[in-house]
Amino acid sequence: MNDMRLTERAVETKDIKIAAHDVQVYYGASHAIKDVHIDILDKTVTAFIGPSGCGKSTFLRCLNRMNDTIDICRVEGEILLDGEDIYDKKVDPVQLRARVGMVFQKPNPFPKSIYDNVAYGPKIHGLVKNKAELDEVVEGSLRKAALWNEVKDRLDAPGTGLSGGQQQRLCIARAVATSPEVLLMDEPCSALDPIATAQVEELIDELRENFSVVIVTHSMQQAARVSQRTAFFHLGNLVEYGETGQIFTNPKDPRTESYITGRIG
Ligand SMILES: Nc1ncnc2c1ncn2[C@@H]1O[C@H](COP(=O)(O)OP(=O)(O)OP(=O)(O)O)[C@@H](O)[C@H]1O
Repeated sequence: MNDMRLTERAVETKDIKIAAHDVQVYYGASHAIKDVHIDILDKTVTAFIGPSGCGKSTFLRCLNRMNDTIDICRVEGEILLDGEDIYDKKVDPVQLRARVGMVFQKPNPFPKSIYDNVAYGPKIHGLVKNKAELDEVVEGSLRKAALWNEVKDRLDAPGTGLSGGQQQRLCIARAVATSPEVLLMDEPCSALDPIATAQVEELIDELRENFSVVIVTHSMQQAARVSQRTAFFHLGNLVEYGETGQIFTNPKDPRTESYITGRIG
C-alpha cells in the first residue's frame, strides 16, 4: 500500500485534548458503541478507520454532541474536553460546536455568498466587534482553508456555485472561522476528485499546527498519509489505537491486521 506520508513530523505533543471514558451509544435498543476509552491528543491528526457500520461516525458525533439531534440516540459515559465534561447540563451544545467544529462528507455550504458562509459563525457567536474585524476573520479563514486566492475577487458570489473541492474548502473555512480547538471531519474527501483530495489532505496537515483534528476515513491510504494516530473500530468496539505507523505495519490485534490487509471490510 502507498504509505507516502505528507510530512515526517512526529507527534509533537502528549497533551490530551479529548478524553473519552467508558462511552456507550445506543440507537433505541441497538448498542452501537461499546465501552470506548480513548485519549485524543492536541495538535495531532487522529484517524478513525474500520469497516462500514462499525460506529466511526457515531463515535465522532459524540465528540461535539451532534448525536443530541437524533431522537433515538442515547450516549452514556464521560467525554472530557480539556478536562471538562461536555455532557454536563451547563454546557450549551451550540457553544460546544463552535469549539469542536465539524466538516461533513458532502460539502454543505449555506445558500449564501462565499463571504457570508464564513462570516456566519463569528457573527452569531459574537466573536467580532465590527465589519473590519469580520473582514479579517473571513480572509484569515479562507487563507487557512487554502481558498483565498481562488475566491478573493468574488466573495459576493454564492458558495454553492463553487466546484465540489472548493465547496469543501469553504466548509473548512466556515468551521475554522470560529477558532475551534478541535475539528471533526467525517469522510471529508469522499465526494472529491484526487486533486481536490490532495489539497484537502495538505490542508489537514497544516491545520494540526493549530487544532486537534479527528478524521473518519474509508481510505487506509488517506489515514496513513494524514494521521499521526489511528483508531481501528470493529462492531462498535475500539479494537486498537496507537501511532499510525505501528497500526499499519505492526498491528497487535488480529482483527486490525485482517482489516488492513483487506480480509475484513
Ligand atoms: N440515525 C441512526 N439511527 C439508527 N441507527 C443508526 C443511526 N446511525 C447509525 N446507526 C447504526 O449504528 C451503527 C454504526 O453506524 P455508523 O454510521 O456510526 O458507522 P460507520 O462506521 O461510520 O459506517 P460507514 O463507514 O458506513 O459510514 C450501524 O449499525 C448503523 O446502522
